[in-house]
Amino acid sequence: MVKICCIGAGYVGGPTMAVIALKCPHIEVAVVDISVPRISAWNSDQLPIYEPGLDDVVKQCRGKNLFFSTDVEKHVFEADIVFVSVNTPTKTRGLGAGKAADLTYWESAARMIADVSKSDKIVVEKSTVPVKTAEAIEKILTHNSKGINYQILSNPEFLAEGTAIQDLFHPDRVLIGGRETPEGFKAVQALKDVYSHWVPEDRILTTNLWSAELSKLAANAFLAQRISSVNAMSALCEATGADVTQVSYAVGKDTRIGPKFLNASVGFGGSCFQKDILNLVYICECNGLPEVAEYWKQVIKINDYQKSRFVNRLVSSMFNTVANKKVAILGFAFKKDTGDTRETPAIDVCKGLLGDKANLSIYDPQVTEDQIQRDLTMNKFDWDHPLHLQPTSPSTVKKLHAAWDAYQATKDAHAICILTEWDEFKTLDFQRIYDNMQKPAFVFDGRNIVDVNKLREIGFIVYSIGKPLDAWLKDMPAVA
Ligand SMILES: NC(=O)c1ccc[n+]([C@@H]2O[C@H](COP(=O)([O-])OP(=O)(O)OC[C@H]3O[C@@H](n4cnc5c(N)ncnc54)[C@H](O)[C@@H]3O)[C@@H](O)[C@H]2O)c1
Ligand SMILES: O=c1ccn([C@@H]2O[C@H](COP(=O)(O)OP(=O)(O)O[C@H]3O[C@H](CO)[C@@H](O)[C@H](O)[C@H]3O)[C@@H](O)[C@H]2O)c(=O)[nH]1
Repeated sequence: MVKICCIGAGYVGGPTMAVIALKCPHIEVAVVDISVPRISAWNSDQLPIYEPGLDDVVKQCRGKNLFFSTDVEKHVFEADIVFVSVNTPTKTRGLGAGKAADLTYWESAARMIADVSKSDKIVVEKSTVPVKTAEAIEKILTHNSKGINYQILSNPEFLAEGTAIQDLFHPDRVLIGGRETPEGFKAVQALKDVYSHWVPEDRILTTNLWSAELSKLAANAFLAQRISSVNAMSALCEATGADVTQVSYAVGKDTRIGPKFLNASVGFGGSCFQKDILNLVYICECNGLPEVAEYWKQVIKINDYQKSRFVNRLVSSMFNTVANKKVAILGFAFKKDTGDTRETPAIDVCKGLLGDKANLSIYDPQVTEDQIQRDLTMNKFDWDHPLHLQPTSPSTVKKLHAAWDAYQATKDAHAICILTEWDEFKTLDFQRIYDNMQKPAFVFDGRNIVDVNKLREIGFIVYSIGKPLDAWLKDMPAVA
């Protein structure tokens, strides 16, 4: 029986391995992690991450051919194929701080593989890593190889959170990069054999190592660039009276451009886009390509601009102060159908409002108050380290509380900010909400999910990203 071990039981390691176990009942899959609470949660009824359909997949295989364990060394020792899906945070200190990927966890995983292995192994990069990481990993492994043959493959993951299981069941493509040697081709074929149990042959792409590594960074940069492009347009729409939804629909009808990923928003979040673009920028700089680095940096600059523009719009509309006003925040996760808050735009928006002394009442169906407190008190990039290594702040934010539903959050509030596009926010009883709010009552929709005309009829003053401005907002000073 082929044995697979995956180091890192996170958002990627957990779901990808669960799907491999489901689709390949003859393969034994062990997912290992240094975090004891994480592994305990994977072995319980309350999985550590919320992802539609995941429970079902895990329940079907756990204890049969899918195992979660903290015994990292034992499972690596036994495995034929070792996936590495550990954190690759942005460096906060030293060379490349604020941009380069911190490969500490990757390197320690590689050293551990070298220490415990007694048989040949295929080592698969699942984490997103800088181009040429495979070369460094290869050096670590072969330097201590004791006659063991290691083949390194790059197999970046393209799943998006909230749709991870569907993305894994029906991927647009699976990408496998390997050495162009007979041993390299053999290793690529071995991994192809795993995926071909459910992925059509023409969707499994094979490339050299460096193309696979770079394709992952490039794909995220292209995706994020689309959002920054439409968000840049949203600012121009507000200034001119155009409607960004109509503009993006018209633009997306061009089959060369396509309709997906053109929703204007308060900004993109998530653990990947910013980190991976910073990483790309750093690689460009290191390769003497400052113009290319500048080009991609702009994607992040526009994203930061969009978040601060939203806060400025809110504060300036409310007589230039939100001090001691209750502002209801609906949604804290970085997108719907996940409890993940990594780099969520809600962090910057809430920090901006707290900076102006607002009282925040936050409701998100999947995010706890404890998590919100951690996010609002943690230093930038600290979130991307294993849980038990994250520094905890001794302070808490006093001017916020978490509400149990949208109605409690909005009661007596002066304004509502919609920051995540949860479906339940689309069907709220806005008349009831309006009746229980301070007047004038404001709605700032950072996801364009409310029916602007209906809310204006109720009496709300409504701002919706990139939509023609409310007469009230037009009279307020311009914001930047
Ligand atoms: N989250 C996504 O949607 C997504 C999608 C594609 C790629 N990626 C990439 O995949 C990688 C993992 O991302 P994630 O979201 O799953 O991160 P995560 O933080 O959810 O999981 C990483 C896990 O690795 C564990 N770990 C770290 N060092 C370890 C070690 N030496 N031994 C054993 N376990 C160790 C941590 O405890 C943690 O549980 C990153 O490189 C990320 O950029 C993420
Ligand atoms: O039209 C859009 C689409 C997305 N977003 C925002 O962009 C962010 C990222 O969304 P999405 O890409 O759907 O989720 P992620 O889980 O971050 O997935 C991205 O990052 C992963 C990690 O690398 C990749 O594997 C995926 O392919 C890539 O889509 C979220 O804040 C979304 O709200 C928009 O504002 N407008």
